[in-house]
Amino acid sequence: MKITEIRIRKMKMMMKKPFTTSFGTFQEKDFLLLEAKDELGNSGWGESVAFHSPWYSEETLETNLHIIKDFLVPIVLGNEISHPNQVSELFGHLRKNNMAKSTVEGAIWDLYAKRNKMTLAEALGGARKRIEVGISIGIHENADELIETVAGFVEEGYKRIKVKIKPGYDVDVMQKLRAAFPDVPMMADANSAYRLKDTELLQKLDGLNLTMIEQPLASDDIIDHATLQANLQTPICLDESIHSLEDTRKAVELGSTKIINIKIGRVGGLTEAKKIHDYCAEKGIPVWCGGMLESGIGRAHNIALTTLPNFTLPGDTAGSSRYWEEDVISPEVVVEDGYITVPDAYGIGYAINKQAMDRFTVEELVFQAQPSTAATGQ
Ligand SMILES: O=C(O)CCC(=O)C1=CC=C[C@@H](O)[C@@H]1C(=O)O
Ligand SMILES: [Mg+2]
Repeated sequence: MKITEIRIRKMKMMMKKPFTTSFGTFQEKDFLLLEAKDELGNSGWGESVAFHSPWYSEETLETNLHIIKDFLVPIVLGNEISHPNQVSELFGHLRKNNMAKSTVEGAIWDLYAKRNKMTLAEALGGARKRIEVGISIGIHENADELIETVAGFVEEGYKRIKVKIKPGYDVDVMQKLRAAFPDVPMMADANSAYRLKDTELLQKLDGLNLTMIEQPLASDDIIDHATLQANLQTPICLDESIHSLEDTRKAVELGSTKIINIKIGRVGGLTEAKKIHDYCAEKGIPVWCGGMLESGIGRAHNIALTTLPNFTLPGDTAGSSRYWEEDVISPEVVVEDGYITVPDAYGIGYAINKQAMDRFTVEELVFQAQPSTAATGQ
């Protein structure tokens, strides 16, 4: 498959409601979408999950745009790629910048699947025809408001409730939430808001039968999480600390984690995500697919990945309507009684809603391969 054209769209979409975590609050989502075309006219789509500012990781929309257009596009544009697994090797000499790499690689995975007349799930080796999904809920003013929000999602049938916590909004809130919903699978995401000195406080969560505490300590830590896990009954799940299969191996061998949140962008793409999935399956470590408030393109990639067998815990891939008045795909992602039916159309399985896509596009950059000399006969 020859990549003949790459189009990068700077997107601006307004979320239905503000989203608050231990880092802060935002409602407008600025992000990149990337379209890769081949010589047969097929189009593959990828999404950059980097936020406008470096609060989740060091990558941002602007750093992604720079790395993609100045380093990654020149590597793939005009070149023959026989399988998407090659892309991470082609990018291997460039350090970090995983979300940028994942944006390009994801589009080429979608392109490959479409060209070979298979779904992205099939291309990845996934067999599930429907996936269980949970919901991630931002920090609320107080426990009562949180309970009201959770009640709505439990009613809709979401299979797991994920709640953000931070110092001052943790034990009391979680105790009240568990009292209101004694049987609902529940977890807390701390987004690195705690330190080892908070061990005693976090131990107070042990009695709440949480499925996990996600990323309690520093976003670049594996060592202290091992010390914390040894003093906590609740399983620790790592998110921000895990950027590769190697990070995963170290965390599992040190006992720093019992569950891994796999985010395609954070680990550099679908090829690495699959390697982490396979390693964790071997080690008996369950994984689930984290979310990054994606548009339908990123959501579609998450759905395909979640069809792999060791994704045994509900992930964060909620329906399009969770965040968006209108999504950039058609049909939109729909959750029915806590399940998403995996699309059976080729590639990511959803068509592009061009009218919405154009409306939310701020700017588009187009890169075309030079006609090969053979083609022009020079
Ligand atoms: O995409 C979703 O619905 C969930 C998003 C979500 O929970 C997160 C996205 C990015 C950073 C955090 O706030 C949190 C996470 O860490 O998983
Ligand atoms: Mg997280």
